[in-house]
Amino acid sequence: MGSASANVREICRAQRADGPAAVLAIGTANPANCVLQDEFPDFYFRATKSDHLTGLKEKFKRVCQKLGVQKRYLHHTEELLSAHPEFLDDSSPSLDARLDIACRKAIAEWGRPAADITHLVVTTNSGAHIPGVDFRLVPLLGLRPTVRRTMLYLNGCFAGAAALRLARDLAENNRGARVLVVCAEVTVLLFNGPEEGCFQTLVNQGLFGDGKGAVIVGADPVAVPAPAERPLFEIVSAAQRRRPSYRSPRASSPCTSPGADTAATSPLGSDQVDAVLKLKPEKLAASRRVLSEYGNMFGVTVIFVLDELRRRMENGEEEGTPEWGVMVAFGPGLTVETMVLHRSGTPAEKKLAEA
Ligand SMILES: CC(C)(COP(=O)(O)OP(=O)(O)OC[C@H]1O[C@@H](n2cnc3c(N)ncnc32)[C@H](O)[C@@H]1OP(=O)(O)O)[C@@H](O)C(=O)NCCC(=O)NCCSC(=O)CC(=O)O
Repeated sequence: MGSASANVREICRAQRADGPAAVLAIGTANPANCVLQDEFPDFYFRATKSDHLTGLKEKFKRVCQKLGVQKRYLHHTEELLSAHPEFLDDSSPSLDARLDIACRKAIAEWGRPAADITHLVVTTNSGAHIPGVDFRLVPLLGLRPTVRRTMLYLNGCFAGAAALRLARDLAENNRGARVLVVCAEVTVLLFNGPEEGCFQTLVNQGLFGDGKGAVIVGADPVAVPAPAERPLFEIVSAAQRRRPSYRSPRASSPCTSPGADTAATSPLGSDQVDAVLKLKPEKLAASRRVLSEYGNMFGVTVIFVLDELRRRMENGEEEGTPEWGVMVAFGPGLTVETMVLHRSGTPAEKKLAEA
């Protein structure tokens, strides 16, 4: 009996990876329709036939200026909204997200066939379907029919961090696993007209943007067959905490952030993290840039921030990409996801590899 249980332990141990899970590739995508924040109030009040609410429109303009966003990408154009007035109706059915571009970019960067993906984790807040987006992605991307799928719906702004946490657990507990994490947001579901007394609607309309992000996570990167896998960020630890006593004074602030010591993508979140930790400006620079260029894309945002950090690393902007970082994502509940990341390929590691 003793030796049988020892065997089981050995079998289980052999199924686990040796090293930490790491982000091996990143892909991002946005719709073509770019909206400048300065022009958005006119579009929004015109498209929702609310131009008569002049006071509210002026207030919205002031709020838009304070959200830290300069532009965003939105699936819904004025033409689309006039052709489909049902989008302004809360009860209309949800839209399917177009995800393939971001996934294909991540898979191309990874350099291996899509059929080598063993697990698929998909998150979205843009509606729920049975079977889900994960099911449709399998033939769309050429994944194996045996790929093990997990769908995370309606996790709000912490969805991306939760998906990465899950991917890390999958990668470290299944030797050779390669997990494709896909986050997709299409915010047209949130699109509704302004109302006096409903401040949250103004924040939602001024803050959120559409985007898709994909990441491949795996442990024990391999060099053969070529191309060699290239870990970008090792996932050193991951945690989730529920804060039932928390009540946001104004709006719940999704903060997302990776790579640089700490970061956040909502203005309120960034500022609060800054105020408490008294960070140097470069620590939140990648997060603030993503917020400014794309708005808050719910769970997708963390993937864009990782991509921005990677871009800074590749451009030799060492200041904005320290060796260790913390990703923080706030979402409904209040729920806080945190992840400690280690940047791979630091100058010291490169020297060691070359020696
Ligand atoms: C809304 C803000 C930009 C306001 O900025 P400031 O506080 O610096 O500016 P301010 O005080 O001058 O406010 C600007 C105008 O908004 C009004 N205002 C502010 N808060 C208000 C409230 N709660 N109710 C009604 N009005 C309010 C002010 O009176 C002022 O109006 P006037 O100009 O007329 O005097 C900020 O609070 C902010 O960034 N909030 C974060 C929002 C956010 O990130 N939410 C995350 C949602 S994501 C999420 O929730 C998803 C998830 O969890 O999964």
